[in-house]
Amino acid sequence: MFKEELVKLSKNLRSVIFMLKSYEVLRNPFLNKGTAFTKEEREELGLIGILPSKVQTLEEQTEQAYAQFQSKTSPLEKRIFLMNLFNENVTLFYHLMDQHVVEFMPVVYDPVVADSIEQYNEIYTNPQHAAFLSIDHPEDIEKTLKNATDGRDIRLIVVTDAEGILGMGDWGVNGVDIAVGKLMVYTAAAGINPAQVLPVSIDSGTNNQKLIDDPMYLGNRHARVAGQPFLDFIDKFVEAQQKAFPEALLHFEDFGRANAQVILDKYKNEIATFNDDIQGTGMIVLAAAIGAMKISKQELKNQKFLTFGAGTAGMGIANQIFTELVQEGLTEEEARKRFYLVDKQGLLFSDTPDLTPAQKPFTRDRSEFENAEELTTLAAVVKAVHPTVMVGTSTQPGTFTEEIVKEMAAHTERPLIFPLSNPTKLAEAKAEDLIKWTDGKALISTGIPAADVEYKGVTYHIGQGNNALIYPGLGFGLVASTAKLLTQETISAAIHALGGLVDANVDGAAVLPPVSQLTKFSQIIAEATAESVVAQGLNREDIADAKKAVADMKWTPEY
Ligand SMILES: NC(=O)c1ccc[n+]([C@@H]2O[C@H](COP(=O)([O-])OP(=O)(O)OC[C@H]3O[C@@H](n4cnc5c(N)ncnc54)[C@H](O)[C@@H]3O)[C@@H](O)[C@H]2O)c1
Ligand SMILES: O=C(O)C[C@H](O)C(=O)O
Ligand SMILES: [Mn+2]
Repeated sequence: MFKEELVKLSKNLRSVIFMLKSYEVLRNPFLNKGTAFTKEEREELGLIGILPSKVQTLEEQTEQAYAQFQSKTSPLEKRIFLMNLFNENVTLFYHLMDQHVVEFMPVVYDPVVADSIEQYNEIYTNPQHAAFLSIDHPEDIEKTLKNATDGRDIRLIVVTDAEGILGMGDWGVNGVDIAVGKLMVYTAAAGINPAQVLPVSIDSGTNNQKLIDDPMYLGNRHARVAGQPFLDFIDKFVEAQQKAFPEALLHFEDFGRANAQVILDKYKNEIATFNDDIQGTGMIVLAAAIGAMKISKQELKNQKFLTFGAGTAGMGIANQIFTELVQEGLTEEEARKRFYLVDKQGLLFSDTPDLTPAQKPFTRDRSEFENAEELTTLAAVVKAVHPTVMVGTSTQPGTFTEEIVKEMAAHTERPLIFPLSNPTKLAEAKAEDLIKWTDGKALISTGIPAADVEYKGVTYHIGQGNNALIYPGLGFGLVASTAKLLTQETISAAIHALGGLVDANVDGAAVLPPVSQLTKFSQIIAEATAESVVAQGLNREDIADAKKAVADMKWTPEY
């Protein structure tokens, strides 16, 4: 009797294990091929009879998925469809995205990711392999990183505490979607293996009362932990991350203004890391300005830069351009005098209250202006300064008004006007208005994708001044070259690989290459980055050929 029971039990156990194994494959999006599993694979994996009989090709699956995508009516429904596809079959997701990168970027990433973050609790789906770290449980950090990666060899992490999501402020645990979206762009643009990346949410609470009051909110329901206790937690996270994934690049995203630069300054000379809002944005805007100079045949060092919204991104941009001006031969004193920072207080002077550490080196002296006390609005400052470059990172929609833009354009032949605030609803201006108000003279770059503008018989192409046009190539180049650190030299190499990739002689030329070329120019950036790392001897592993290292690392979405 006992023997029979034992035989029956072991048979049941074997069939349970066998079934688990087969369902495990179907449920593992990194392994799943769905209806593309061949007859032999189905035999070997125990999938006979648990898939419809037809064996599809990846192309057939892709066509089918695209038709389903197109059948979704709202951008958010399209995004939910794509996220579910990602959770089911990663190869199919990226094969599809590769074929429609221009159409999919705004859905997977900015601006639709903003809607997804705002409605995260209502539409919560499987978290795309994200790791959720809670400031209330530092003892769980190591366990969380292990659980979320299940032994995968992680080479790239995007981490956010969601205190400064785009221009929308504090979104607590919902902000994990920005890390998910950024990583999807990394793979689509540069080809980082999706099995080698990890999105991380640091849930340190939220000051967003809407979320605290929402019974469906999924994060820590208390005020955001700030100051040293928060920074101590970041230290614990970085220590655990370095121990678990010593070869991983750490990309910080959408941290609050008070912490972003502090964290970057602490770690930039210790580990392979960068802050996308500070450095990534500084890089893409300088690349856009270089492209603009090529079109207008002007020199960067002769420009006057006005930053509207001198925060994380605004100061990242100012510092990157400042470094370039010094490299072009200006003294630091001469270079600093090219900048005018406008923030909530108006034009920032050395005695303006509540200056951030980053703003202080770029403040002006009241003695430079007869009407200094009147310079409390953007309009007044534009009138007094006559900037030739105006960058918007203010989160304040529509603030580049017709009056302000026309005043600027009256004093410079080809004004550079970059309304960079995201998402769409926060942009300082629309491209079509800027073209109209400057009679086609403005050289424009917008944070969100902008359609071509037809004006007086010319088609104006608008370069997207979004860090997604440079961080994938930069990050992939750092990972492929096993970089120990990111230096200014490498940052400059990446910028100059992208800057100037414009067709200056075409009427209406864009200041940056189009997103349709994203994979192509991301590879150029990655190669320049990797070559710079190796030239500085900052590679952990021996690399004989940097370009080959990039090519060998590139993942392609094929079964
Ligand atoms: N295009 C890109 O690649 C890119 C990259 C990073 C950030 N951004 C966008 O830039 C914006 C700012 O992002 P951040 O991370 O720098 O945020 P931040 O909070 O660090 O900076 C915003 C700054 O704008 C200032 N500001 C707010 N209201 C203002 C007003 N009425 N007048 C003048 N200044 C005002 C704030 O005081 C702050 O200094 C966001 O919309 C973000 O999406 C775009
Ligand atoms: O996320 C983006 O679209 C760009 C940038 O990182 C931002 O915070 O706006
Ligand atoms: Mn950001």
